[in-house]
Amino acid sequence: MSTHNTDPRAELKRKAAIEAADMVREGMVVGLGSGSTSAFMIEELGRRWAEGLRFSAIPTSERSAEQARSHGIRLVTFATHPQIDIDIDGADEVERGSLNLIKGLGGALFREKIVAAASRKFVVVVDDSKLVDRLGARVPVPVEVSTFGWTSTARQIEALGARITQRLDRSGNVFVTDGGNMILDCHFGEIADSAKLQAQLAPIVGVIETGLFIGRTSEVIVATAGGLQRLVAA
Ligand SMILES: O=C[C@H](O)[C@H](O)[C@H](O)COP(=O)(O)O
Repeated sequence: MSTHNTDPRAELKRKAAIEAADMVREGMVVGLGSGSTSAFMIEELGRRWAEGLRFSAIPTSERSAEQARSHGIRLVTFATHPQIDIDIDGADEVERGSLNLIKGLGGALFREKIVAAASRKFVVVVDDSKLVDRLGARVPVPVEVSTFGWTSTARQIEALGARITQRLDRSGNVFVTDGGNMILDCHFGEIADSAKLQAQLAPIVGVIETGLFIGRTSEVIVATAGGLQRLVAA
């Protein structure tokens, strides 16, 4: 099924995603991101797979795995492929200059960060609405936490200045990640020092991973109404 549509934002995401998919070469190990932009990228890689391009892929979510499988793309694991050549993923916010990110509004941040950390090149694909001067301007920081003792974990995050909402799914039930954990959406407002915040959140017992991706981005492909831009970290 084609995901082409007439939504102008979706069309921008699709263009950026296709540009990123073009970076995949024969024989590469590829990290497959999650979310609507990554879905366009996987669709494009599926098209290229059908044309004969052969690569191995590690998906960052069950949903991306399912989509890749539906195209026949070869999925592998870290056990046999510990080093990823290129990881292509979306983001919820990209900070101009630093290219630090907030990710995880779709709930896949933990696996996404593991895959990004194991990749030689981490390419982020967004439309220009995701670019911000300071992270936290528009979206909360998703933090994946253990369900056991989560209220205690939440209190410690609140002490860092966050207003917390527990992530729910579309049916109003507690959202459960692919890893069986839950997500706290932590509203900090504009974050002056995202590296410091990451360093404060990471050691809190019960925090599994945060959606702050600091110093990991190799390149961002941004789709604008005027065309594609490529940003590299300053
Ligand atoms: O958990 C979800 C991921 O971090 C997504 O990559 C992120 O939310 C961006 O999603 P989308 O491409 O749908 O805007």
